[in-house]
Parts: sequence; C-alpha cells; structure tokens
Amino acid sequence: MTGELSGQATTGELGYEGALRPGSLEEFVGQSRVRQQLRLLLDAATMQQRTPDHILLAGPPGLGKTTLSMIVAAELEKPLHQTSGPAIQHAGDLAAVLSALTPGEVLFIDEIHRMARSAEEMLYLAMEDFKIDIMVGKGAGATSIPLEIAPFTLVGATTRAGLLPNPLRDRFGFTAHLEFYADDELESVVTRAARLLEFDIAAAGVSEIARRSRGTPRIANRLLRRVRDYSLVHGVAGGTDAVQAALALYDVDAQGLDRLDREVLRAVVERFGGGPVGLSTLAVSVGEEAETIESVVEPFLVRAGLLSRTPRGRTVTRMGWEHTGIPMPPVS
Ligand SMILES: Nc1ncnc2c1ncn2[C@@H]1O[C@H](COP(=O)(O)OP(=O)(O)OP(=O)(O)O)[C@@H](O)[C@H]1O
Ligand SMILES: [Mg+2]
Repeated sequence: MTGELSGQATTGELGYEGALRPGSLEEFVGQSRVRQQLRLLLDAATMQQRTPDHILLAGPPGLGKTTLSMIVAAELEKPLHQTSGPAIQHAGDLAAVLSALTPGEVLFIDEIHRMARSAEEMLYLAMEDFKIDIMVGKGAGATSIPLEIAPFTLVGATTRAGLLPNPLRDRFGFTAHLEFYADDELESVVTRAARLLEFDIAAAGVSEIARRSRGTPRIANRLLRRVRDYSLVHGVAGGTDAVQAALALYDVDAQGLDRLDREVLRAVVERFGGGPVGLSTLAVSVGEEAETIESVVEPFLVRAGLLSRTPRGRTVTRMGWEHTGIPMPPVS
C-alpha cells in the first residue's frame, strides 16, 4: 500500500522523517504511559550503571517505533546500530553485527519478526548471557566456539507482535504497545512539524489534518506536507479551505479513509454480504498482500468501528455499511 494514508514510509520520505523526529522522550508527543515506563527503565539503568533490559516496541506502522529506538540511544548517550529482520538471513549476519557491538551500544532490529529462524537461537543466547556460539567447520568435524560480546540493549520493533516466537518475546524485559494517537496529540505533532517546516497554518487547519490522519503521526506529517505544497502552489494561506482542497485531491475522506480502506470495506459488503470473510480471501479480492491488510488497513478500520475481527473472519459493522453508502440488509 503506497497511498497517502498508508502508515508505511515511502523512500523519499526518509529525509523528511529525520528532520521531524523528536530527539528526546520529552519532545516525543503522546504515548504518555510508554514514555513513563521507558523513563523509569532508562533512569534505573543509568543510576546503576548497567545496560537496561531489552525493549520490544510493538504497534502499527508510523507510530514512532524507530523514533523511540533513537531516543533510547540518545537518552543513554550510547551509539545506535540499526538493522532489520530481513537483513538478517543467516546466523552469520547476526554474529557479525553482535560481535562488533561496543559496550552499552543500542542495537535496533526493525521488523524483528522477519529475522531468519537460524539467527533467532543465536539472539536468545546473546540477549541472555551476552555470548554467542560461532560454528566453525562443517559436518561431523564442526565445533562451536563460544564468544563473549559486549553488553548491549536490544530494541526490537514489530508491527506483528503475535508472530514472534515465545522464547524471543520472553527475553524482552519490557514490551511497549504503541497505541494510535488521539486527535489532540496529533494536533501537537502537526503544530510541531509545521514550526520545523516554517509553514504558517491556521489552528482549524491543524485540527482538520489531525482528524484525518488515522491516529498516525507519519500520516499527519505527510498530509501536512501536501497541504503546504497546495498552499505554496496556489498562493493561499494554510487554512481549512486549503486543507480540504489538498486532501480531496489525494482522495482522503473526512474520516481519514483512503482508497484501499474503502475498497476493503466495499469488498466485504459487495462480495461477501458484509462478512464474515477470511483474511486471505479478502486480500486476494482487493489484490493486496494479506500482511498489508492485516497490519495497515485493519487496525485502523477496527479502531474506527467500521470493521470487526471475529474468529470466523472479518465482518463490516453497521457503521461500516453506512460508510459505504450501501443499505444494510435486514437481519433475518
Ligand atoms: N510521538 C511522536 N511525536 C512526534 N512525531 C512523531 C511521533 N511519533 C512518530 N513521529 C513522526 O512520525 C514519523 C514516523 O515515525 P517512525 O519512523 O518512528 O515510525 P515507525 O513506528 O518506526 O514506523 P514503521 O513501522 O513504518 O517503521 C517520523 O517522522 C516521526 O517524526
Ligand atoms: Mg520504523
């Protein structure tokens, strides 16, 4: 999913994201519970001069997992090494990363649920005892040589906490579940970003953007940039008119649903009588990957009360039917 309302980052966006990333826990908007929990964890470790427990950050795309990993390193005043699950295809890839860590370094593994199984075992031992076993040779003559590594803090991020094997999940001392942001929190995100972009936007425009951002800071920042483009090109101020015109141009509706969200709702209603329908069937019928539907589209539709996930499949709610504009058949 690559629309304006995908929580996933686009390649060209990475530069902007760097510039807009909050640099400390205090600057990080919202998620106040997670912030308090992290503050305590980091302060305690600093006082005792040890590395803090490993941290797992779980939640949909664009809610601030990468940002928080950078903040953890900054708060600890330690270097950050960033890698990701898909980059770790073999145990050897992980061994190379782990053996190069300096004491206290923060290792960030994004999309940790996509790491190779063979590397997971190595990670267990590393997380627990700061040791790894290096295999030397092949076949019957193979031996494993234990190697000490520097104490480090692992920060893992996942959009799919349910996919992590239990032994891995259990080795994180703290799991932060990031929630979608409330509208007033998104307003703070947009106000802050507008200031950094030196874009003058009216308060009413800010709240309009916040309302349409699906609870996601990345989307809020992205919509803000579209509105800024619009006001620049058309030479108009950043008020509600500019916001509405810009968002209409990008197909974002008043509740923040984009094309794919609406397609998913319509598919369930038109082709499956409102559900229940299984995830894979639904994914095929809208031509998207099941993972995208499950981790990007559904969390928002469920939160907005338009879709419900049941053991038998996905069902569109009464509000969801209303959103499609198709009359709901009477319950027989
Ligand atoms: N709490 C926040 N306050 C201000 N800005 C935020 C906050 N959370 C996220 N952002 C902004 O949203 C953008 C996306 O955040 P981030 O990259 O950390 O998300 P993510 O959870 O790692 O997403 P993904 O799952 O796609 O990797 C960044 O540009 C960041 O500046
Ligand atoms: Mg990220």
